[in-house]
Amino acid sequence: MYYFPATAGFHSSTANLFFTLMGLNTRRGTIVAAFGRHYDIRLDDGRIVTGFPKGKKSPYACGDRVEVEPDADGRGQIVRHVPRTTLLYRSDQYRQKLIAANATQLIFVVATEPGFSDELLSRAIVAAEHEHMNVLIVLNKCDLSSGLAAARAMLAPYAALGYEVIEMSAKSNADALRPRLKGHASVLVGQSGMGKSTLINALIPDAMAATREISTALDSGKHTTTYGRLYRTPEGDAIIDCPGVQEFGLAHLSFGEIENAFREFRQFLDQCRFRDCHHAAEPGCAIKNGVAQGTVSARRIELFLRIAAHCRQ
Ligand SMILES: Nc1nc2c(ncn2[C@@H]2O[C@H](COP(=O)(O)OP(=O)(O)OP(=O)(O)O)[C@@H](O)[C@H]2O)c(=O)[nH]1
Ligand SMILES: [Zn+2]
Repeated sequence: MYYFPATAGFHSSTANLFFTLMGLNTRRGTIVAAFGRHYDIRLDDGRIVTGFPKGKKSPYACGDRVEVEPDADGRGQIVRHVPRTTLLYRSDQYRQKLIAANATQLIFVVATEPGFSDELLSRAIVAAEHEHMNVLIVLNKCDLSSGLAAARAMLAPYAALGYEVIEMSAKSNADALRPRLKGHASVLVGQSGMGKSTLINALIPDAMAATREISTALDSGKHTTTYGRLYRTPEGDAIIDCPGVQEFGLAHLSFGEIENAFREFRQFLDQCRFRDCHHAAEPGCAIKNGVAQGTVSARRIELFLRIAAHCRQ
């Protein structure tokens, strides 16, 4: 134990430097807001500090565990990255967009209106399956009955695959989701306008206050939804909200990884006539046979071929 007597004549900055050199200033925390070049980190003692990565890269996502050396002003350098258990991200051929780290569950939010893309849904599921994350689908705005039947029909193939679909109207009540958050670190993904912010506000009573706290720590005063944020439910479970997604590139996944992330394909993968079958026009394709027999959805193989067309080579 190192002890600095108050009379030692050290300036607090000198003491701080000493602590830093000894590694005693290092604190562990979780990234609760990712702003690109800097991050808000909730230290394990509850304080929020603004952390900066070393170098030019921005390699962290909401949910990441890091070690930081905070200074007296609540800022500090991130000095260590604790290994992640999962990383949900999207990518095109040029860059990656990190969505959430250490999440155990993807909650994909769609609504009865405006219309949603089932391709985006399948893409997000592929990314989550690849990370062995649980997947839940929320069908929001069920009070708007005009789009309900069409939305249910679009989700039917996913329900048939065992992905649970939870219907709700987040505007009036989001309690149906509450038990499903228990024991999970969840990440909410969806197109803009599906009601993710409404859902967060229903689940996290002080979400607005938490946002304000983060904004104050940042000194930005902004309350935008353009950044990822990690909240805690009253029960203590983590839930990460991220900006609405328009596209979900999977350029980081190989053909085989995408194949395996279509869970209904797995049972057929060693049954195609050709070992390197692309499930497109080849004869004797077990997955195409599955479509003919009604065990595989025609829409899902269509989406698969579209997604796999841009896979990692
Ligand atoms: N009728 C109805 N409207 C809802 C419901 N949930 C959200 N809305 C409305 O849908 C619109 C979009 O909701 P938001 O919560 O802002 O959606 P978001 O997904 O966070 O959108 P971004 O912030 O753009 O990412 C708002 O006008 C909400 O009031 C619901 O359960 N029923
Ligand atoms: Zn095949």
